[in-house]
Amino acid sequence: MKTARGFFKPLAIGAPAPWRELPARVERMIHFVPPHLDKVRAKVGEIAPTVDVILANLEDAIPADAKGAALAGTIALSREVDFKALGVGLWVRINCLNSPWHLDEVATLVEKAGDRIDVIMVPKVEGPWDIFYIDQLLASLEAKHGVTRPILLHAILETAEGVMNVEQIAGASPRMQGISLGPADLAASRAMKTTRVGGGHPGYRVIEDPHADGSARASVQQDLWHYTFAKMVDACAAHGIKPFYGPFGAIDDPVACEQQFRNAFLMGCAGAWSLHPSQIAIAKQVFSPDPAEVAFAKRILEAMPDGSGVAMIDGKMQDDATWKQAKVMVDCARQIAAKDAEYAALYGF
Ligand SMILES: CC(C)(COP(=O)(O)OP(=O)(O)OC[C@H]1O[C@@H](n2cnc3c(N)ncnc32)[C@H](O)[C@@H]1OP(=O)(O)O)[C@@H](O)C(=O)NCCC(=O)NCCSC(=O)C[C@H](O)C(=O)O
Ligand SMILES: [Mg+2]
Repeated sequence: MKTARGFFKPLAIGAPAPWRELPARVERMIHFVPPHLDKVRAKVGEIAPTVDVILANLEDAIPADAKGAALAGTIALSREVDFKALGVGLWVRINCLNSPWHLDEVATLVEKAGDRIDVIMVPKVEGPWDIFYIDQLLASLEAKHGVTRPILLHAILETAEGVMNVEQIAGASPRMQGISLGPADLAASRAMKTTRVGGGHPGYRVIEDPHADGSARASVQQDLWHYTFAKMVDACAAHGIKPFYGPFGAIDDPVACEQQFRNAFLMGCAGAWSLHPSQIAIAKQVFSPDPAEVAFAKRILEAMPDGSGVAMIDGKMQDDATWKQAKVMVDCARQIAAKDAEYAALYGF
C-alpha cells in the first residue's frame, strides 16, 4: 500500500491535486437512469430536482449493442442538465475493468464531461489493484484534458473476492468516495441460491426446538446481508468514505424496499440506489433521519454541552458515547436541511 506521504501525491504531472477531505454532499438516493433511452433521458431535467444524485448507467441493464448509445447519451445528459446549479451529483457507472468498453468510456467521459462528472462508479471491484488502475488512468486523462478537480470513485461490492478485500479497496485511493453493496452479482459470485435482487428470503430462517406435544415450531426469517453490510460499513467508516446499499429489484414491493433500505440506514449506510421513480421517495424518507429522533438527539447535545459526563433523558442514560451518536444524527440532519427545505422545516433548523 502507499506511504502516508505518498497517499495524496498526484499520479500524473498536471493532474488536479487529490481531495484531502471529501466534498460534503447529501446522497440519500443514487437514481439510476438508462442514458440510451431518449424518452427516459428527456425526463431527467424534471426528476433531477427531486433526487440527490443522478447516475447514468452504462453497465448491467444496458444491452451490449447499446453501450455506445448509452455513452453518447451520458455526454448529452451532462450538457442538457445543469446538475451543479441544482446541487445534484452526476455519477456514471462504467462497465467493468475487464470489459471491452470501459477504456473508451473513461477516456470519453473525462475528455467530454470531466468537469461535470462527480463520481465514476466501478462495478465488480475485486481488490485495491482495480482502484490503483482506474486512479492512475483518471489522473493521466484529467491532466491531458485540464480537468480542474479529481473525479471521485465509488466501488460496487459484488464479488466474494471484493468482500474479502473490502478494507483495502476502501483505503486504496484519496479518490474513494464510497462503496455500494451489489446483492445480485454478489449472490451469483457466492453461489447463493436466490434470484432476488436484495431483501430477505423466506427460506433463510432459524427455528425453535421440537415441542413435546408436537405443536408447530416457530421460526423467524433472518437477514441474508447482515455480515456483508457490517464488513462494508466498518471498512468505509475506518477510511472515512460512505457505505451505500445498492439495488432493490422488487419494484412491485415498496414495503420490502423500505425495510431493506431501513436495515441499511440503521447499519450506517448513507443512501441507496433508486432504480425506479417509485423508489426515490422511499430512499428520501428512510435516509433522512426521523425528525423525532433528531429532536431527541438535540436534547442529548443540549444536556451535555461539552460532550462529556452523564445525564438521564426520559429514563435513558446518556454519556460521552451517546453524545457522539447524537452528533452523528444531528450533523446528518443539518446537512440534509441545508439542501432540502422540507426537512429543514421538519428538523427545525
Ligand atoms: C426496471 C425498469 C425497466 C422498469 O421500467 P418500466 O417498465 O418503464 O416501468 P414503469 O412502466 O413503471 O415506468 C413508469 C414511468 O417511469 C419511467 N421510468 C422507469 N424507470 C425510470 C428511471 N429509472 N428513471 C426515470 N424514469 C423511469 C418510465 O419510462 C415510465 O415513464 P412514462 O412512460 O412517461 O410514464 C426501469 O425502471 C429501469 O430500467 N430502471 C433501471 C434499472 C437499472 O438500472 N438496473 C441496473 C442497476 S441494478 C444492478 O445492476 C445490479 C447490481 O449491480 C448488483 O449486482 O446487485
Ligand atoms: Mg452488479
